Amino acid sequence: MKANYLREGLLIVVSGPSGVGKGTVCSALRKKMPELTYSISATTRPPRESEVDGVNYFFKTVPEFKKMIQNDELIEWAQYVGNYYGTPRRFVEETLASGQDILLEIEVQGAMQVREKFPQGIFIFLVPPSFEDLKRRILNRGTETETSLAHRLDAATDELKQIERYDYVVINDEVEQACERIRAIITAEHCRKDRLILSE
Ligand SMILES: Nc1nc2c(ncn2[C@@H]2O[C@H](COP(=O)(O)OP(=O)(O)O)[C@@H](O)[C@H]2O)c(=O)[nH]1
Ligand SMILES: Nc1ncnc2c1ncn2[C@@H]1O[C@H](COP(=O)(O)OP(=O)(O)O)[C@@H](O)[C@H]1O
Repeated sequence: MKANYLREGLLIVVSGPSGVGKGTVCSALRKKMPELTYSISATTRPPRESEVDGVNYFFKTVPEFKKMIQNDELIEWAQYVGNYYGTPRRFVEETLASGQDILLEIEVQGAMQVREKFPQGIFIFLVPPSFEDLKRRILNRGTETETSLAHRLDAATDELKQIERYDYVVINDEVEQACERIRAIITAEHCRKDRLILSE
């Protein structure tokens, strides 16, 4: 068990309320750390104007998504503001087995399901500097209707209560700094792994 764990890549989960900046921070992180593999989720949400199938998400119909659940093709899945979201299993398992690190950017219910299946994962909770900042960010992004904004803010109130279930909290005040903090966490976790290997 231990030997397998040491050979595997790190599973890194970045979670947090909608609009906190997960997408922004993770895409900045991917530029800084091109060695990090990114898990592309499946969703039944319709694509936004700039989104591309297979790049941002795998866009699915509800029956297609339900089939993926039935076939056990998802590590976790959740319903969020009326749509399904889930992490395809095979890509994550293959990436980890090849010794590469993988980053999952997912909401809180899904993150907790991953925690049960991958207790060795690193769970990072991204928080806004304040609730007002969160609201402003979602509004500025301009992608939500008034109802969807209200649902996202309601969900955020519950999600922010889950902080203690994570290994790390990163405040997203400035994108660059949040990114550096996550990079520091990943570096530290690699050093922890090296310690395990060398003390065997
Ligand atoms: N559980 C789960 N959540 C996901 C997955 N992919 C994305 N999400 C989350 O679903 C929520 C809604 O995503 P999206 O509709 O793209 O909106 P946005 O994150 O507010 O831009 C966000 O909190 C995402 O992090 C996934 O595979 N599983
Ligand atoms: N540190 C930050 N400071 C100010 N605005 C930010 C910051 N991080 C993200 N944003 C903005 O907040 C909005 C929501 O970010 P996004 O990455 O879409 O969030 P999420 O993926 O968590 O829903 C976007 O308009 C983004 O440009």
